[in-house]
Amino acid sequence: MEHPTNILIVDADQTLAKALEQMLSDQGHHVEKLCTGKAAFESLARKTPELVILDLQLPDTDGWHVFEQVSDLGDACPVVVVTGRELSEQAVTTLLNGPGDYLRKPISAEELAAVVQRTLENIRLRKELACLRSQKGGCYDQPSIVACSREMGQVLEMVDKIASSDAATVFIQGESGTGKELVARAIHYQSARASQPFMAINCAAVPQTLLESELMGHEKGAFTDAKNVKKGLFELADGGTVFLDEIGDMDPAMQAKLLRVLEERTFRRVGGTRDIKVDVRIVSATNRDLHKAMEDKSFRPDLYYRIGVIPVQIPPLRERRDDILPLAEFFIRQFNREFNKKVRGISRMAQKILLEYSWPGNIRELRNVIERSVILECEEQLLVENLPRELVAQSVGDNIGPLNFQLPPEGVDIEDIERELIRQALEMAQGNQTQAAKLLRLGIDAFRYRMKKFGFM
Ligand SMILES: Nc1ncnc2c1ncn2[C@@H]1O[C@H](COP(=O)(O)OP(=O)(O)OP(=O)(O)O)[C@@H](O)[C@H]1O
Repeated sequence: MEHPTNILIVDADQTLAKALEQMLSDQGHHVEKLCTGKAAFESLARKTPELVILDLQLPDTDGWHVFEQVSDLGDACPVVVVTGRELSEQAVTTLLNGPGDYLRKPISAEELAAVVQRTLENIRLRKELACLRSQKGGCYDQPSIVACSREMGQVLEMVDKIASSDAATVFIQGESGTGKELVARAIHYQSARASQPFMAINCAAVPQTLLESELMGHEKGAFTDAKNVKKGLFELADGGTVFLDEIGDMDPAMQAKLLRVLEERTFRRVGGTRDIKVDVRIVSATNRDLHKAMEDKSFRPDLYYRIGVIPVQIPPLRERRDDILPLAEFFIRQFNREFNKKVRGISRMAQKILLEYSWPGNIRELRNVIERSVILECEEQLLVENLPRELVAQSVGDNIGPLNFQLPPEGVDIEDIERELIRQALEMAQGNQTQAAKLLRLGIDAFRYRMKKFGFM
């Protein structure tokens, strides 16, 4: 289930309502069950549910009054109406024109649950559509692709040019988690193809034996499991964009077939005899070095030259440090909204650690770190102790490591270094001695002993 839905059941028939409540709660939804119009009005005044199941025969109120109040919420709250009464044609039309449904009693809890399921699926699709529309309408400019560094600015300029050119193929290269799929989507949604589908597939995640049928579809009976004709992504995305992620992992036989699609814009479904022509832009991406793959003969040079006509290189996060804090703030805002938190910023020391860390997993890793910190740990501000230990350890390690510390010719007093480390650890841990001791891999007693020795307590 994508996310639990808040459902309000208003029904005087307790047997039906109870059975339905049980079923929906078992599916993980939040259900409130009421049996009078008065209780329904009070509940609606407090909060807006995402779905209402309403019996029109209520003991104290005409159910239509409740219906009218809920319909004022429009598409935001569909109503599934249940009634034992014969309704006028006009009433039925009103019900069917709304975002909900209408059912005549007697009806079993199972039948009702099936209708609720369908309505929930409608809600989900509507939300998805609204989200896609908002993405198309500009969510892919600054607010969604954070790009404050010069390097990402150049990538976005490239995206603009490619989007307006309708070049047939685009090749995006970058380490894992650098935002290749996000850039591919931006190209699609800024292009004239935006109203047509964007279809993505990870070529490494699909067994190679199935990849051909995923991309090109299959005819009925093409293989044992092919019980029906199936369209592949190229057909489904006709007029739009197909994003082939991890193309470097595609096996040679499939590479040859893809080459034909790129050259002739036609293909055959698996088991088919008819050429199918499509108009799709193919954006491919990989985090592998395709030059090396060509040298060891695992990637076809002719395919490489076809897909690589317009290359876009996305630099790793460690090479565009100006993006780190804006991205972290962006994710804090995103997770504040998602988890109803109120984190307002990042402490100075935590910023320093985020800036110094090498981010081998790039933006995906940064996103995960912020998500974890926002959910699990931080209150008002994201502090050093909210960050995973390995991040903090690497930052401290880098500062005192052999690369950054050079013994001066006149030598040093080792106790001065020790004192400085104790001071920095305390600062970084914002005075928390247990955390500070951990940063220096010391037990708390050994740490306190040194604090005393160097006059910190
Ligand atoms: N510039 C950015 N601004 C905002 N979010 C970003 C940015 N770049 C990447 N992200 C987010 O980081 C995550 C990883 O991005 P994405 O999946 O596009 O990376 P990828 O390079 O395609 O990864 P992989 O190689 O593993 O498929 C996603 O949640 C994406 O939304």
